[in-house]
Amino acid sequence: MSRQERTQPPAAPADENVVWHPHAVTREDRERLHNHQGVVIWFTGLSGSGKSTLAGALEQALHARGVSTYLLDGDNVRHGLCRDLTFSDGDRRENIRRVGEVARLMVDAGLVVLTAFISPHRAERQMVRDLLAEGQFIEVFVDTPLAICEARDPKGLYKKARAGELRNFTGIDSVYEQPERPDVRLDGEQLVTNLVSQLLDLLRRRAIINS
Ligand SMILES: Nc1ncnc2c1ncn2[C@@H]1O[C@H](COP(=O)(O)OS(=O)(=O)O)[C@@H](OP(=O)(O)O)[C@H]1O
Ligand SMILES: Nc1ncnc2c1ncn2[C@@H]1O[C@H](COP(=O)(O)OP(=O)(O)O)[C@@H](O)[C@H]1O
Repeated sequence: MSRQERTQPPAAPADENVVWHPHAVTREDRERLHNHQGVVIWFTGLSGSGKSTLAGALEQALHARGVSTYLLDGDNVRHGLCRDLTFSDGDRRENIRRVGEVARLMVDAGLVVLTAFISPHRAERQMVRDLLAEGQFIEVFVDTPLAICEARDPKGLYKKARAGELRNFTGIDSVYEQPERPDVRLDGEQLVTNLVSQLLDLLRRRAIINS
């Protein structure tokens, strides 16, 4: 999908009487103001893999370089926009659909959007990729073995899941489908500073931020 096409409606509304309004100020105009492109950096991985830590550290590094960012974090979004959703497969899908639409709007606003969601299913990650233009969705797989995530267990959730007190927990009794061709695979046991450097290099190579 080209960037031009993305200025068209993303999808048909449920009601045929709803009409799309094109507006004079475009995403390209807003990107010029920000002095960088809008893009989504989509972190996926098990609970405890390091998604929030890495997304937060990268956001700090980008912010310090004058980049306009916004971080959407799974735990936080589930306190508001998605507070009605559980961890059933259907609700996880709806969670990612809503977040994908919000991220798309933020890219349209010209922001560098960082997201930290387990997003365990390939299909729903692909769904978000399909919402965006070519190159606007960067999938970052935080590849940390389950045993390490479980040893970290900062919220005690793995312990609860193993004790049978928490159902549908990702990696225990709910699936995590590893990305087959992520844009980046990070070794989640490396130092956070090294991992952030790898991501900044990628953003420079893709001309999303200036060298
Ligand atoms: N059953 C179950 N499975 C997985 N995770 C659980 C569950 N219950 C609560 N939590 C907490 O919710 C955080 C994951 O929310 P997400 O919105 O990222 O999940 S998903 O993408 O819809 O699968 C996740 O946060 P992270 O540890 O930061 O990934 C957990 O703290
Ligand atoms: N690269 C890393 N090396 C060592 N510990 C890490 C690393 N990244 C995150 N952590 C630690 O692992 C735990 C889980 O990290 P977090 O970012 O909350 O993961 P997630 O958002 O994927 O659940 C935290 O205690 C965090 O400090």
